[in-house]
Order: sequence, then structure tokens, then C-alpha cells
Amino acid sequence: MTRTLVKVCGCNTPEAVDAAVDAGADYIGLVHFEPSPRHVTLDDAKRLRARIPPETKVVLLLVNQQPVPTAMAVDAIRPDVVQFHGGETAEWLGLLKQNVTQALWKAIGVRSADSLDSALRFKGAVDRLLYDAAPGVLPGGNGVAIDWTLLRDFRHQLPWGLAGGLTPENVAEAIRVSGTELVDASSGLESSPGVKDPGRIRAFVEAARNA
Ligand SMILES: O=C(O)c1ccccc1NCC(=O)[C@H](O)[C@H](O)COP(=O)(O)O
Repeated sequence: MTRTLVKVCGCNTPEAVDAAVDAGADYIGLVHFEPSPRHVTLDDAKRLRARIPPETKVVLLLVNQQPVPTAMAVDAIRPDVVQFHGGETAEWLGLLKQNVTQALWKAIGVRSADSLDSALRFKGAVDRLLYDAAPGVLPGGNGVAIDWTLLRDFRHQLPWGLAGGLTPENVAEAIRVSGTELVDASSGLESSPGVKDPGRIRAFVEAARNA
């Protein structure tokens, strides 16, 4: 049985970061996007990053940033992964990939099977695709699930992960149906928007591990 990788996204306080580390998350996401209730400034992100041990990987989330702010954020935080959650193009990400040491992930808003076909344009430009719900109020973190069967039936050509509306209650079923090797959750682990619940973080990691 393969071990499912777990990302806890939108950790914006020391308590949330510590809960995700203690629960054994593989990845912790720091959202640097002002409109989000989970937004962290670069200074805050630096402080949070300093609490995360090397065995837990740090994912910095950016949305439609220009090249200079992107470089500044990456230099300041030194994440292990940079996740792009906007309309970034394959061409631009391909260029960026040649200039940074971090792994690059691209979030794909899934509406239908066509979304998966069209995401193949990122092959060679990024290291992983993260299938999520199509943008709603925010580009991500909306708590909306996608059709997991689309992923099960697709011939994947890149490493990938599943996000969108995952919770401690549904993650085992999501893994079973989609066949994903990585799950990512944010709002389903909160008591209110932007407020992570340590108990739900623990329950999510445990449920994913036991799936
Ligand atoms: O979480 C946010 O507020 C956010 C804002 C803007 C872009 C991306 C954002 N989150 C990205 C993530 O990777 C989330 O974990 C993913 O969208 C799933 O969110 P949810 O459906 O709430 O579990």
C-alpha cells in the first residue's frame, strides 16, 4: 500500500503550523494572496516557515504575481515548493523553472474531463498538477469538491494531487475513488474562514494515512 502524501494548506498562525507539523503533514501551505482570509505577509510567512522542520515541506502559494514579486517572495521564504493558483501560463512557468531550485506546482480548476486534457500543456513546465475546484469567490480554498471519478479514469502524464472540499470525513473516499497519491485541504480543516482547527487537522492527516 502506498503512503498518501498530505498537504495542509492555509496555515496562517503558529498554532496552525504546529498542529500540522505535529499531525505529520508532509506539506504545509502558506497563502500569500491578500484577498484570502488565510493570507500571510512575507514577514509572517518567514516567521511561520522558521517553525517548520526540514522533513515537512513548505509550499508557498502565489496567484498571478508578476516576475519581480514572485522572485522576492521566493527569495524571502525559500519554500520547498511554489504553488501557482491563478492564470499563470505554461510558457511563463517553464521559464521560471529554469531559474529557481524549488519544485513548481500548478493548480488546475477542474470543470470537466476537458480541463484535464488541457492541463497537459504544463508538462515540462511544472513538477506537479494540483486538481482543484474551478475558481469561485477565491481562486482556491472554496471548499468545493470536484468529480473524483474524472481523475481515476484519466491517463496522467505528470505527478498530481487532489484538492477541493476535502475533509476528515470524506478524504478516505476521495483517495479510494480518485486514486490520488496526494491530498490537500484547507477550509474543511477550519472552524471559521481562515481559522484552522487543530483537531480537524489531526483527524484529516490520520484519515488520509489510514485510507
Ligand atoms: O486557501 C486559500 O485561501 C487560497 C486562496 C487563493 C488561492 C489558493 C488558495 N488555496 C489553495 C489551496 O491549495 C487549497 O488547499 C485548495 O484550494 C483547496 O481548498 P479547500 O477546498 O478549501 O480545501
